[in-house]
Amino acid sequence: MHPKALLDESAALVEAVFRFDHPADAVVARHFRENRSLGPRERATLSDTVYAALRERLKFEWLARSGSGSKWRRLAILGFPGDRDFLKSALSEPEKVWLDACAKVREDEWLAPHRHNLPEWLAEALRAQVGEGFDALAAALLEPAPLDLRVNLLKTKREAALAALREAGLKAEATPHSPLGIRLQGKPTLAKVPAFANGEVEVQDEGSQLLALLLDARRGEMVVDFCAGAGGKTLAIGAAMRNSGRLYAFDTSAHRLDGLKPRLARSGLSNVHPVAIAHERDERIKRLAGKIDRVLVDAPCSGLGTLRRSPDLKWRQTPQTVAAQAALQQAILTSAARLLKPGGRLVYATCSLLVDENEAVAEAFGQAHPDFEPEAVAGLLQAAKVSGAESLCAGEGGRFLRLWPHRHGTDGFFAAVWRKKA
Ligand SMILES: C[S@@+](CC[C@H](N)C(=O)[O-])C[C@H]1O[C@@H](n2cnc3c(N)ncnc32)[C@H](O)[C@@H]1O
Repeated sequence: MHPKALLDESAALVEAVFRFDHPADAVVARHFRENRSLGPRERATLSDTVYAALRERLKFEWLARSGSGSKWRRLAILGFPGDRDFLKSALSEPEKVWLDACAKVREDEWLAPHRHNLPEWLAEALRAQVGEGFDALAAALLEPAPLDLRVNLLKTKREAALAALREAGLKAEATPHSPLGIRLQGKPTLAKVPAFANGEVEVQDEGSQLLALLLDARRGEMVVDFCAGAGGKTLAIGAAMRNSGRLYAFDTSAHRLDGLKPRLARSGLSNVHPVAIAHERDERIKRLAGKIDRVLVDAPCSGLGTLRRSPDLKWRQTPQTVAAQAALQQAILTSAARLLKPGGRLVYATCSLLVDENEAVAEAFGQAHPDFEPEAVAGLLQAAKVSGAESLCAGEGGRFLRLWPHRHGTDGFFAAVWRKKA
């Protein structure tokens, strides 16, 4: 595609995404579906431009106060990746002059919001938690996430999977904490890589792998993944159960559960039972009350721990949406807890960084449920052979899992664990 046409299309896509009425990945995917002739390089340019504009919105908007053309075009120019000569061949003379002037703005001229690119309410909430670590956290949230894989122990071992991936020409290393994790360099397309196509490895962030390890589901047990979505954690739990017992994958979104099907087929699992529920108090859940060994509540949340992948969330969430999520999290956790049999394990997890969705929900649940005994996450991770377990935890005695992108290189995750008293 001619550079001018590609820049025009990038500007139109930036405008569509900045309406914030749908998730950015859905808007971009729809654009690609409606424009099937776009090649892989053009798709990469369009999506890199949009994601750069979302990540560095405050800085780009500040720069875009000067210049000419529509605001969306200016944001697209600032976010356009790759070769500057290619970009410049799409620009007018005044635009070239403006772009050069933008490149000359010195670091010390930026105000704090232009560096951290977070809405003020969120910056404040994070500063209150990490103090001096705030700049490092903000910088980490602006980086793209690495591509992590989980080894499917039903089919292979980590060393063999590493060898198979390297054989396929990929740069692969073991992840530092999860005993099942592999980190790839770059963003290779996996569809044709044999180890992926035949289910030996599955895409899953290292932090997300740790949540499944915390549940520690065993052979022959009855287990519920209460908010299973497209089953990232379901697959890990099913493999830990060695494809035995019964694993219910609940979710209120039948559409998301549909995404689990092709992954299940690759994984070789046959112990998973996806169930679309109407809400957390669904009749079908009541029938299982008191019968389940382990329940994972990977609750719907603001997703603010995943800003490396979904930077639009920082502009789509507000203190009001967070408060609504926290109320729903409490309701789901309370309902899910009814499933457990005496001695059973309950894991509550989010991919949020905010206390309101994490410690506050866990503490309120604990106070209202004296029949649930808190279990320290640090000891459970050690038992699951997770390296550096204590460094991944917070709270007294390593009570909570607290993963941070700037400290652990994972998405932001939280988890709390309880044992239902006998
Ligand atoms: C964080 S996502 C789950 C991600 C998934 N566990 C994974 O590893 O890929 C939260 C999920 O909760 C689901 N959800 C929302 N409200 C729910 C409810 N009341 N009961 C059960 N699931 C719910 C959403 O549809 C969403 O798929």
